[in-house]
Amino acid sequence: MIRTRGLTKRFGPVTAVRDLDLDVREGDVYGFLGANGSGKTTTVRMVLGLVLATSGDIELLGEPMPRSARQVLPQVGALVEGPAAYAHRSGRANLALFDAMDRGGPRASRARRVDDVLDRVGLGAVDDRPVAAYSLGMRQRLGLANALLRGPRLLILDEPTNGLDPQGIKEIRSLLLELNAAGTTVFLSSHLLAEIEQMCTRVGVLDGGRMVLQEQLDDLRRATGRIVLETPDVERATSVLDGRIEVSDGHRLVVRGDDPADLNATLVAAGVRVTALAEERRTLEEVVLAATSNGSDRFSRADGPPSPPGDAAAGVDAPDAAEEVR
Ligand SMILES: Nc1ncnc2c1ncn2[C@@H]1O[C@H](COP(=O)(O)OP(=O)(O)OP(=O)(O)O)[C@@H](O)[C@H]1O
Repeated sequence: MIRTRGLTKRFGPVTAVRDLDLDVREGDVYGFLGANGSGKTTTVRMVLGLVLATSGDIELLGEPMPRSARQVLPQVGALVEGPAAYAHRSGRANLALFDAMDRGGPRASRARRVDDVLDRVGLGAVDDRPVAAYSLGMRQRLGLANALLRGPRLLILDEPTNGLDPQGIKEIRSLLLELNAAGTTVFLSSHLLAEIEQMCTRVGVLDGGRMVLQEQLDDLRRATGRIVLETPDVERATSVLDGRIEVSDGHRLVVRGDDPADLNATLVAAGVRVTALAEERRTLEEVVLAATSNGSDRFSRADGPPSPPGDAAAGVDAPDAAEEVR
């Protein structure tokens, strides 16, 4: 649905995106993850033909961009930073205008289309106050409603949950998953690891304009071939599992093996009490930190100040870095 090859964008001395090979497949909920300033918005803008690439190729729905923009963009719903709207008009009036401008469908069914997308994004009960009086979260929802007007095959959303409260984030997440289940491919950028981890099937990680990782989320989180076990009988367990223990930390042991049931049976047969036992899996946080820790970009705590732009290396502040990549 989106494919780029060697995509590069330079703004004077700044290389915002370098040699990017993006591969978003039909049916994906693709999470494009990166710190502030890592090049997400620039990539989205190039894909949508809003800014010209310095070099490289872009295919959107199988067609070259920006050459095929007129043909392809009607099948794509997009929400890019700071969705535009006429501030003195209501959300409903804005959507009716956008629908008319984009030839969203027959005029007779316009009001129904607009009401339908307002309902979908949770703005169904909104009154006729002007958009100027909307909260940031309401504007974000309105932008999403606009992206949904044409019933797109592909949704491209730059930080779609920006400005939303936790309940709003949950609602938008369910809406996107619902749309995806009904056949819409979803591409969203975010700097929130948890957001990507909770809803995406595939993830691409951008670090200083480069893609450092692009994989199915399930593959990233596959079992490591080790089992984590907790037991009060550490000595006895150690003698039973002679040579298989890789880490021993108090009552917690990490054991080589990929069959927890078999390990449990062995231990129980030897009279070892087991309080917890599970396959070890890496979290997205661990994978992302490993992929970017030697890179040039910044990770910081969720509640810390944003790091300055530029190529300065910054410390990795695990485990809080799990929450947010700035
Ligand atoms: N129009 C522009 N002129 C000059 N530099 C730009 C321009 N747009 C982006 N940049 C630079 O390109 C780099 C990537 O910016 P971009 O906005 O794409 O990152 P981002 O990952 O979307 O960040 P954020 O999460 O803050 O939106 C940054 O260093 C930014 O300062």
